[in-house]
Amino acid sequence: MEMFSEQLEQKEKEQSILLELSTRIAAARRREDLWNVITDQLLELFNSRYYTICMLNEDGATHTPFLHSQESTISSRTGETPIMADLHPVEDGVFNIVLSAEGPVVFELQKVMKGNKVPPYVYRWFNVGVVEMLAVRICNGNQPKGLLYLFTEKKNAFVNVDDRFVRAIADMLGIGISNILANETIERQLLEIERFKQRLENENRYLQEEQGLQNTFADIIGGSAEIQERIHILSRVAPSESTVLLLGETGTGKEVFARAIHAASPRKEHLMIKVNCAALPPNLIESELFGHEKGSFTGATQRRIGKFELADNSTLFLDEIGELPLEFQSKLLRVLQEKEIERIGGKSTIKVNVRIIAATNRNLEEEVRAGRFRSDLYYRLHVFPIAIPALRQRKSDIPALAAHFLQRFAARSRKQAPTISAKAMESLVHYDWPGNVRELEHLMERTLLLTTTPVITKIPLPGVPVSAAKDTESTAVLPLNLMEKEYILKVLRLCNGRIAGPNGAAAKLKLPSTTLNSRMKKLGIKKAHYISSEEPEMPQNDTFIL
Ligand SMILES: Nc1ncnc2c1ncn2[C@@H]1O[C@H](COP(=O)(O)OP(=O)(O)OP(=O)(O)O)[C@@H](O)[C@H]1O
Repeated sequence: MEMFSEQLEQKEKEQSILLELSTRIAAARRREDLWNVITDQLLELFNSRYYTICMLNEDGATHTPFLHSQESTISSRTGETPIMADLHPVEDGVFNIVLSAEGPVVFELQKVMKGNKVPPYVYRWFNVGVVEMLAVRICNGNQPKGLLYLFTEKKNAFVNVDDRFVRAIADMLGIGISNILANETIERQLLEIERFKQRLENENRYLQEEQGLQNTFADIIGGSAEIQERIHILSRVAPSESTVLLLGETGTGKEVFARAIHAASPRKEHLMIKVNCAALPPNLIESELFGHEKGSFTGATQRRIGKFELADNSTLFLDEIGELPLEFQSKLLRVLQEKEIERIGGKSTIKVNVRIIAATNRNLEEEVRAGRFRSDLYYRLHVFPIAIPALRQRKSDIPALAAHFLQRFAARSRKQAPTISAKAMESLVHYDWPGNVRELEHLMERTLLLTTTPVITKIPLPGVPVSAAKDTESTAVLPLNLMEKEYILKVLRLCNGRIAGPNGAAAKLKLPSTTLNSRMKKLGIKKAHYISSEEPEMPQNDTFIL
């Protein structure tokens, strides 16, 4: 009778412990929560000093410690820690035995040490004074997932341990551990979402900047016949699906035209995507254009959507296409032909509907001849080539462009835009503009910063015969040949570019036209320097030069 009531008391005690443990284990969200439960209650409950929980790895052949006693609390006689964070084989003569046993298994370490297969961790626990070890499998559902090991420095410490009680606790641990693992996965995913959010914000910023850059044919400044004719023909090509190849020196406005073509196309609701082929390191071009899957190469920590995919149903502007490395040109050609891409490391192809506008300041025909550009890609892009003339070939656009930029920059700093004196404007018109409209744009920005008066009388043109720009009182001295060049140019412009004949420059200068011609050659004066409507110096064959 007394024994029965003792048993009952023991049962009730166990049940209340189980209840308390199950509440604490169920509430554990992180490893440290579980660690606290085990260290506060479990060790004492089973007369143990240390513990380890080892979980099976996905490969099913190895196991790894998941949680264990704090290493600093383990008094090691050898200086070695028994906890090893690395992989251990399942078939180590201990783990596999316990994993297939339903109940707990108690090992005397002395005996295990005498066996022919001693797992290194048993050896190490033995070395810190552990005498016995109890191990029980931890299941999730009915699936064995790992083991709980309890270690003691006393003999027969586990004699009175009730198998069912240990199993019940191991089952609870199974639930607690799967909660913790799920929570860790969620935390990892939240971190990943945070990183994605960051990337999306960056991309969004890029897209907003791009949106700010949208412009139409109406925004293109230029009343010259050269620009008006190009606007006319490109606005007819824009609604089609045709590939357009924009040719022209740097800064002539190729991108401005590309954006206007896109804005006049049925794809205008989507953003035009731009890729500057010259700005990309050769090893990143493929990933930038076609994207990559996570882990497809070192550093590919996230999946990346390429510019081709971003430009689906829109326009892809391939700027500086002449700079594309030869090795990559064939890949681009294949994509243009097949209209499908494959992300690096991807297993399937993705159909894309992209209209291509390409631009280059190189002479692509020459590049093809020199073997630097594939002829098949050249012909693929050469569907509708059009040359944007250099600024010196349409000097009549300079006043309007200069005023436009002054107004834009003045508005930005909430200033009244100054005007440009006739003399200063003359200096602008005379200048050669190797950097074209971009150079004019930057010069106007600089000039505005230096200007405090409502009229600009001086413009800081770079290293140029500044005769027209400088004050009449200026004492600056020009080399004679430059002075001569400027003067001849002035007369040529006065004569509308005519050299010979009664109204030609030679007659005005009282020189035979042959002499004037040879002087001009010597001074490097070209027709483009004094005639504003000169044809562009671009590949002329079948380019649509108007
Ligand atoms: N006709 C124009 N009207 C107004 N702004 C222009 C015009 N042409 C060019 N610009 C401006 O000049 C600058 C250079 O133009 P853009 O970038 O289009 O030249 P690009 O030919 O594409 O140059 P690159 O070959 O160096 O890429 C830009 O800031 C652009 O806004």
